[in-house]
Order: sequence, then structure tokens, then C-alpha cells
Amino acid sequence: MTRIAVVGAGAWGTALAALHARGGETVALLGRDAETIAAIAKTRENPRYLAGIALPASIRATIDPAEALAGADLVLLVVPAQSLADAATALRPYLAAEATLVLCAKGIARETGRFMSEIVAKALPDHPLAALSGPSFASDVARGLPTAVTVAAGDAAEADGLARRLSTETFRCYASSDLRGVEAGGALKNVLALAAGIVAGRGLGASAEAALVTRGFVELRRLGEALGGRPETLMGLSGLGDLVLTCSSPQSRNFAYGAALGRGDDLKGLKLAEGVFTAAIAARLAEDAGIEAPIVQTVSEVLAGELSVDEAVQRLLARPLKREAG
Ligand SMILES: NC(=O)C1=CN([C@@H]2O[C@H](COP(=O)(O)OP(=O)(O)OC[C@H]3O[C@@H](n4cnc5c(N)ncnc54)[C@H](OP(=O)(O)O)[C@@H]3O)[C@@H](O)[C@H]2O)C=CC1
Ligand SMILES: O=C(CO)COP(=O)(O)O
Repeated sequence: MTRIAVVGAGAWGTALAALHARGGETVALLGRDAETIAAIAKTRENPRYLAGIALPASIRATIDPAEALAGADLVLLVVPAQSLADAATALRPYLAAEATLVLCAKGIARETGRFMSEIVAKALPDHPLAALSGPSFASDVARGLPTAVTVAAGDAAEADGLARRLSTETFRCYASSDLRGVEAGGALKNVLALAAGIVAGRGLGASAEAALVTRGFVELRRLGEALGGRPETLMGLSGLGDLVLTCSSPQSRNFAYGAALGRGDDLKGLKLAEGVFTAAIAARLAEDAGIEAPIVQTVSEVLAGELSVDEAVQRLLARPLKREAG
């Protein structure tokens, strides 16, 4: 019987399925692309999203939600943020009544400004909710490299239990009861990583990159707190930790997208990162809250074509915006 069902057979879902199958759990991986799922079953690899990484033979990969969710008491939701409402609604007939849902996407709904927990609570009421977030590239986790993340649930005892359950030899989970802070950090760092990518792609040097990341952290804290997160959460793995990772590595799709913008590359065919969808709504949430978020605002204007990359860089780095600690 499946214990953990992973919904979404992209890079992160496949990595989490591999991690927990290696950790001894009975794991099902639910995808929607029959070809990819057949390839996983046949080759024990996900050729589309994690090529070259061997997956445990015990993972039950399927496109059938009934098969994947039967008996699962823990369901990891790993489809991108903007698709989560539809994906969650489609699961409703198949979920075990007592199943706990773990949000693994990092984003905010672009139309409504809702967090993933709000979207899933609406689509699938009455299930306990948690979020898993932190500095963790799918390929690192799938390869079994050491990783540490935060697992948050509104109820501290629930968070502790989940952190224990989801930790493995190579994957250390710290428990938190600040679900909103974890969600806010994960969503905002994507937008800030786009800005870091722009600065790197423009070739402005390591000093400018460090300035941008530091000021990005100030902004993440300020806005994250305004959205209801706790300072210590925003300073932890799911805030600062993930910001540092995604702002410093071309492995990050957000950073890579920003770098392509900064270089002036043709963006056609480049996969859209989560931050591309989150920037405008994050800027609006900041405005609504009366919070200054110049980096988020600038990224949002660049993506909307209202600001050139040169104007953005000028605004971000060339002159002081105001006296600001950090
Ligand atoms: N990649 C990473 O290192 C990490 C990613 N994350 C977060 O995890 C989330 C997913 O990212 P990732 O796995 O990398 O993304 P990918 O693009 O690699 O995969 C997304 C998967 O979701 C599926 N999907 C999309 N829409 C739907 C839908 N409506 N119903 C069902 N399935 C759907 C896609 O299916 P199809 O292939 O058919 O399009 C695909 O399998 C993002 O929010 C990301 O921020 C978090 C930590 C690490
Ligand atoms: O969230 C991530 C690592 O923690 C992955 O970042 P990207 O979505 O930018 O690749």
C-alpha cells in the first residue's frame, strides 16, 4: 500500500519520490504525461526532468490518481504554483480522508495573491496542511547530496512529526509552526533570484551581486513579515537559506532566467521560472501593504516590458534609494 504519494512528476516531484523511496517509504509518483511515466517505469530514470539520475525501482510511477493515492496518508503536492488549484481539485475524489497534504511549490497565485495553503485549503478542505521549503535543488536531492529544509505546519506537534518522517540520512528537515513565513520566503526568493540573475548576466561583478542579495534579503524580511511571516523563519533555511542558494547558482531556473534577461538573450524557448509568475502579484501585495519592495517592483516592471534591463540595473544599483541598514 502506498504511504507517500507525490503529485507531479517534474524535477522536484521525482527527486522527492526518489529520496523517500530510498529512505524506505512505499512511494507512488503521479504524473500526467504518459510517455514520461512509461519511461520512468521502463528505464528507472526521468528523461525529461532529471536525466542521468538513477531512480529506485520501488517507485510506483503512474498517471492514474486512484492508483497513486490509494492508501496514501501523506501526499506531497509538487506541481507548479499556478497549476496547483486545478491539480488539487482533480485529486478530491481519490484522497484518503485522513491524508496530510504537503505543499512543495514555491509561489503565489498570480491572479488572486493567494498562498498555496489558501488555494489547497479551498480546493481540498478538511485535510491537515504543511509546507516543505528550503535550499534544495532537485538534482542535489535526487543524487542523495546532503540537504536541509524546513517543514512547517500550523500545529507544532504536527510539524515535528512530519519533520521526523520526511528526514532521511541525507535530507534533514527542521520543524516550524510558521506556515505563512515558509510560504512567503519560498515565493519571494524566486523573484529576488531573477534580479540576482539579471545583475550576474549583465556582468556587473561579484560585489554588485553581493549587494543585490543582501538588499534582497532585507526586502524578503520586510515583505515576508508584512505578509504574516515571522522574522526567525525569514532568516532561516526557507528564507535566507533558499535566497542564498537561488541567487548564486545558474542551476536555479529563476537565476538562469534573470541571467538570460541580463545578457539580452532571446528568451523564446527558455522555460519560465516560478518567479516570472510571482513578481507582479508580489509587487502588488507590497504596495497594498504599504511596504517598500524596490527589487520586486523593478523585476515586475522589467518582466512587464515597462523597464529596460539597463534602466532596472540603474535603479537597483547605481544610486542610493534611501538610507537603509544592510
Ligand atoms: N526543481 C527544483 O529544484 C525545485 C522546485 N521546487 C518547486 O517545486 C515546484 C515544481 O517544480 P519542478 O518540479 O521543478 O517543476 P517542473 O517544471 O520540473 O515539473 C512540473 C511538473 O508539474 C506537472 N504539472 C504542471 N501542471 C500540472 C497540472 N495542472 N496537473 C498535474 N501536473 C501538472 C508537469 O507536468 P508535464 O510534464 O506534463 O508538463 C511537470 O511534471 C515549483 O513550485 C518549484 O518552485 C522546489 C524546490 C526545488
Ligand atoms: O527552489 C529551488 C531550490 O531551493 C529551485 O529554484 P529554481 O526554481 O529557481 O530552480
